This record gives sequence, C-alpha cells and structure tokens, in this order.
Amino acid sequence: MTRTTSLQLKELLAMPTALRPVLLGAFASSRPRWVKSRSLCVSSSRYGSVKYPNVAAFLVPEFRTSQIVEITPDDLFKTSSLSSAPGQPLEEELTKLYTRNPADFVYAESDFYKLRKNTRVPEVCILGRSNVGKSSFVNALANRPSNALAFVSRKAGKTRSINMYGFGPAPTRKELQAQGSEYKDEELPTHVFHLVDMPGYGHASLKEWGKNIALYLNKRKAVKGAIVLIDAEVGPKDSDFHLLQLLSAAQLKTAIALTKADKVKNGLVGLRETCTKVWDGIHTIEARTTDGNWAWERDVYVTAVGARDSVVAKSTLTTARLAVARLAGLVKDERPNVDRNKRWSGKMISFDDLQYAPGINSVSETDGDTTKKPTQPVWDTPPPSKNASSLPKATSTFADLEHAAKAQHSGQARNNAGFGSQSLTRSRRAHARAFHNTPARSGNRLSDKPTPAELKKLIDDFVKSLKADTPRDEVRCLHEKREKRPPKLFKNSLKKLEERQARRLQRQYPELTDRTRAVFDRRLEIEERRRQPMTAREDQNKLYTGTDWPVADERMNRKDVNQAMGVSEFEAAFAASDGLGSKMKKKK
Ligand SMILES: Nc1nc2c(ncn2[C@@H]2O[C@H](COP(=O)(O)OP(=O)(O)OP(=O)(O)O)[C@@H](O)[C@H]2O)c(=O)[nH]1
Ligand SMILES: [Mg+2]
Repeated sequence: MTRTTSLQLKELLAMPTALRPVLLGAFASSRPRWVKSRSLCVSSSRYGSVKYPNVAAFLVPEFRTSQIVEITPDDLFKTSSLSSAPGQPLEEELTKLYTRNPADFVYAESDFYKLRKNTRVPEVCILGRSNVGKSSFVNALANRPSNALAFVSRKAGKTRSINMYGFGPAPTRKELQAQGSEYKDEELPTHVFHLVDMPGYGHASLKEWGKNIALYLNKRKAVKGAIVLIDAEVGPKDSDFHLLQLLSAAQLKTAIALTKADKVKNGLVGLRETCTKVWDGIHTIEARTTDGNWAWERDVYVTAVGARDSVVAKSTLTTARLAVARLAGLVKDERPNVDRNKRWSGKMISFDDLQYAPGINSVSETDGDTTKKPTQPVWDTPPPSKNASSLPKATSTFADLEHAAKAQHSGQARNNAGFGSQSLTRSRRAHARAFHNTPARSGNRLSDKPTPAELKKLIDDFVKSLKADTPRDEVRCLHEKREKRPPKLFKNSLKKLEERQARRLQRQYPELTDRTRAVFDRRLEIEERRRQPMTAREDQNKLYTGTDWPVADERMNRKDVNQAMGVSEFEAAFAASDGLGSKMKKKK
C-alpha cells in the first residue's frame, strides 16, 4: 500500500501542476495525510461529508427589516478583550482563564432551596433541552475529555441535579479586602466564576427540574446570566421559547448558542434557517413587553464543542468561552451599539417594525373590508394599555403569541395586496401613539414586571411545556422515591445466618443439639396445648401417657388441673388439707 502511494506520489510530482488537483480528487478516498485540506471539513460516515462553515456567530439585527449578518471568529474576537487583561489577545487570555487553574466540581444539589449561599461569585447557568450538549459544553470549556468533569451520555436525562463548576483562580486576599463587607454564612470564594450545569428540559425530564430551573432564574442572587443551548440541527422548540419567555420575565442577561453545528446537513444555509427561527420567536416574545429591559445578546453563537472531530471542536471553543465570559461580566466590549438598549429608557423599535408590534392584529381585522366603517375611528381608540384586550395578555401562552403573530402576518399580506392601506397607516399611527404612551416610556418601568400571579402562570406554562407527565416519568418518579427510602432491614440474611449457625452446632455437638431440639419441640407442643380450648385439652390429657420429661410435664399437668378446678372445689380441698398453719408449724 505504501509502495503504491509512493509511486503515485512520484507520478504526481512529475505531472504538470494544473493536473494535480484532478488526480487528487480521483483518489481522495485513499488520501494520504499530507494531502489533507486545511479548511474545516467534517468527515463523518454517519452525517456524510459536510463542509463546516467558518462562522462564529450570527448578528441578529434590531429591526425585522434588516438582515442577519454572519460574523467570522476574527471579527468576533477583535472587538473584545478581558477586563483583567485589556489590550491582550482575547483567545490566549480566555484559554488562560479557563485552563490555567484546572476547573473544579464544586457541588451538586437537586433542590433549589438547598443551594449554598452565594452573593459574590458570579454564576452563569447553562440551559437547554435534554441531550443538547450542556455537559459536553462544560467539559470542553475546561479542556477536559468527556465525563472527566461533567457526565455526558447519549441518552437524554443524564444530568439530574444543579451542578456547580468553578472556573478561574481564587481571588487574592487584596481582592477580597477590596470587596469590603464580611461573608456571612458564606464560604470564601474559590473561583472567578461558577458555571452551572442544569438538568435538561423536554424529553425525559421531570417536573421538579422545571420548577427548580424557574426558581433559580427568578430567585438566585448570584446568577448573572444564562446561556441557552439550541440544537442547530433540530432547531428551537416550544419549550425553548417558553424558557426564553421566562428569562425575559426574570430580566436575566441571556445568550443563545446553537450547538452541534457540525451535524447540520446543509452547513451555513441550515444554520441560518435555525437562527431565523430563533430570531422570530424572540421577536414574538419581545413584542409582548414594551420596556426593553431584557438584555439578550444579539450575537447568536455557533458552536460544536462536543464534536468528534477535534479540529472542529477546537475551532468553536473560543466562541463558547467568550459567550460565557461575557455573561459573567468579565469581558470589555468595544463593539459599536452593544449597549444601545441600555441607553434608552425603553425598547428600540422602527416605524417599519410597528406593523409587527402587538395590537395591530385587532385593527387589521377590519382592514380586509374597507367599506365597513368602524364604529369608532382607530386613532381615537384609547391607547392600548397592558390590560387592553388588543394586546396579547401578559399571561398568554406561547401558542397564543404565535397565533397573534400569524394573524399579523396575514394582515400584512392583505395590506400588501392593496387592501385598506389608509386604514393601516392610521392604525400604525394609533399604535405608535399607544407605544409611546406606555408606562415604560414615561419612566414607570417596574409596572411592566410580571405580577406574582403572572409569573406563576409563566412558570406553569414552562413546566407544562416540558411534557413531563408521561407514564414513563411517573415510573421514574417512583424509582427516585424508592431510592430515597432507607435500606431494608437484613431480615433474610439474618435468617440465613441463624440457619448456618444451627447447622454448625449440630455438627459439633450432635447429642446435645438433639436433646435441646427435643426439649424445644416439647415446649412448643405444651404451648400449643395451652392455647387450645379446655375440652380439647382434656381429651388430649386422656390420651397422654407420659414422656421422658416427667418433672416438667407433671408440674404442668398439676397446674392445669388446678386451673381446671372450680373455685368451690379448690376451697374444699384447701380446707381439707392442713392449710397454711400446718406448713408454718413445720417450718418452725
Ligand atoms: N456531533 C456533536 N455531538 C455533540 C456535541 N455536543 C454534544 N454532543 C453529543 O450529544 C450527546 C449529549 O451530550 P450531553 O452533554 O450529555 O447533553 P446534555 O444536554 O448534558 O444532556 P442531559 O444531561 O441529558 O440534559 C453526547 O453523546 C455528546 O457526545 C456537538 O457539538 N457535536
Ligand atoms: Mg448533562
């Protein structure tokens, strides 16, 4: 084989340069190592040969009318640097942060209320459907092989508790002193930040996990951000949007990462499609709030850190590290407009985008028939408040929101066809007025925070979307409860031990054991007889002829006879005898 290869090599070198690529393509299957292309090419027998796109993220625009932009790794990294090392190359600094101090497993807890108190170490949680690659993500960031830090499995539902992993070195004494106040009931920080691997939702998940996640996102003080992993091949599901809605209600900094990008069959086109779906869903969620306080990263990251091909996995590693470091607040961004939402008191919205905003669907219902005069002019309708029926209710489910979005699109299509353009302009104007009259615009931001009842509804929706109520999950619940029970007493093993001991004694002292057994059996017999009714016992007494144990038996019999005697008979017998007096005399 090597001989033929060397021959081919000689022939190849003798060939004119233009012909070489043609020849190389012809024996690509038996391609020697030195021919391997330097471009990222995933060759897997299972997924076919897919050219891995050189894209680190998709920049999602603020307005629907703009296009999604691809960002190469170089473009993504050159505008950021670590706050602790400004001006230094980002890739190197990130590698140092994640690997110089080996990452550690800190602790795991299955109940939110049992988590350790933490107010100082920033926590970033990894969320996503089961089997999306959350645990693989942790291992890859720490540069550890599969299962070395977090357990990974092909089967869904491997991670069942909230797992804390510590990254980066412990703060120095000076840094701790600079932080000021004391740590009350809290351990001293041992890492720069914690990465929290959560149980997955969706297939093979349990209701408690959903509740724990919802509690964690809403109540944990230390959580600084959440990274939501979405399978790039499968695309976002309803449960993902429910979670995003929950994150929006909790106003938690959110980043989205498409994982398993190496598995997407049509490369960049497929990735772009998934990204568009995610974007659509987020717009629908954003449409229901007007305050714009939910800071979600407009870079939708593309990763494949758990890919079998190590070249592909490594190529996306810095992207994943950057995403997490940004959420933990360790990165200084020099990107233009990165904090645009924060500078404004409310959400940014273009006039073109107003057609997609909530409330328009109720108006567009009249658009189809321009001859029908609305009883009240649209622009005179009171500004839609949060409680107005024209807006999707704060407690509406994601399905409702989607339905509303479809209705908006159909309304738009009709308008494009030329129906009711005047009415639409009026409605847009009305909606613009309503939009600028919202409490968020007039500075009352808190009013847009969901009330406890709304939050409860959101959490319930999220938990329901987990589809955890299947009989299989009930069985798993039962299994878990059984696991928690204390171990059974070793009844059976004790019995066996006794039997073994008896056999040993029999072997050592055969005569004694026989005699003891006979006594034992006899006693049992007597006990049984005692328990029997009197008549049956009398019959047996008649049959009784005496045994080897006269003393015990006679005593028993005498006793029995006394008991069987009537009271008067006993008194008569006692009087006939000498009684106590005679006994006393004898003693004297
Ligand atoms: N091809 C490919 N496979 C991946 C990637 N990331 C993870 N996997 C595989 O996906 C499977 C599930 O990975 P896990 O990390 O256990 O997923 P998880 O989200 O932690 O799953 P649960 O703990 O069950 O919620 C494993 O077989 C991984 O090898 C990736 O980027 N590319
Ligand atoms: Mg896991």
